[in-house]
Amino acid sequence: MIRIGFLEVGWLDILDVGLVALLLYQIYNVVRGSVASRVFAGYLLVYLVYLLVKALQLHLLTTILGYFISVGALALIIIFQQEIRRFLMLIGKGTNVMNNRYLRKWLFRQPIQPEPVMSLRPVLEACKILAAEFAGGLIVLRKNDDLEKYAQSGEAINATLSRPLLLAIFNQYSPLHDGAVIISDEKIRAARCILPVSDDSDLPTSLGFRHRAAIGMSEATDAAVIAISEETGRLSLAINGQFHIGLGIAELEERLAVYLTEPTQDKKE
Ligand SMILES: Nc1ncnc2c1ncn2[C@@H]1O[C@H](COP(=O)(O)OP(=O)(O)OP(=O)(O)O)[C@@H](O)[C@H]1O
Repeated sequence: MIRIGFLEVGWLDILDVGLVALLLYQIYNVVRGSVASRVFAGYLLVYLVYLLVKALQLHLLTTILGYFISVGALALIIIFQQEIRRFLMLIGKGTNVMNNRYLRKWLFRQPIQPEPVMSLRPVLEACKILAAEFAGGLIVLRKNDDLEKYAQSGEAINATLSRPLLLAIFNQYSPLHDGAVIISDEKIRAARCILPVSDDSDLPTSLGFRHRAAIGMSEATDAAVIAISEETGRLSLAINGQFHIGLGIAELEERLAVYLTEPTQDKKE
């Protein structure tokens, strides 16, 4: 127990204040830069005024602000839908036990299998050709998270992964070239898939929907997503919400090989 003037501060109080500070910091990180951050600041200000008038025992104003705050809490949930979803997804992703193979082994008594190393050769060769031809493409490489929901938004393929098949899919005359291809366990699971688009307002406005979809998918799952720009022929890679633009084939290969074989980690905001 520590005494500061008339205040008695216990270890639990310090823990409590620390946790609230951490929570506020995480909320700030999620809403930073968005219009919602201004709404949040406004709401916080009204709440502080409410606490002040309550302490000063201004009953009428306290009652009015009290109503405003309780209705405002509901309004905040509606206004912050996207941010709350992102925040919960962040927590859900970080605590997904199924992503941890050591925990899986301990829980289900399974022997630790070496992480499957997908042969990246067909993907890299196809990317190289698509980039050189300014053909455009969006390729999702599954790591641990289940991508079934996204695969079902497109056409099921379930064929062995190969460079000619990838090139055929992304050929501009192919009916499957729009949308994303999902690759899992050396198989092309589906093509023409619709991916979630990132609503991160910090992204450069020059990035179109293909690139935003790559980032959005990497925010929602632990998949690695390659975007090949039709406009510039640039290769980009999205991993855990981080976007690497304009990679060469060697760097793309290295980043993919490292990421797909390392154990899943929490996403960095
Ligand atoms: N949410 C999405 N899911 C899957 N594919 C998408 C999605 N949004 C866009 N695409 C694909 O990206 C293509 C190009 O979209 P857009 O021109 O907006 O992207 P871009 O980022 O500017 O890419 P590019 O540099 O290739 O033009 C679309 O025709 C579509 O095939």
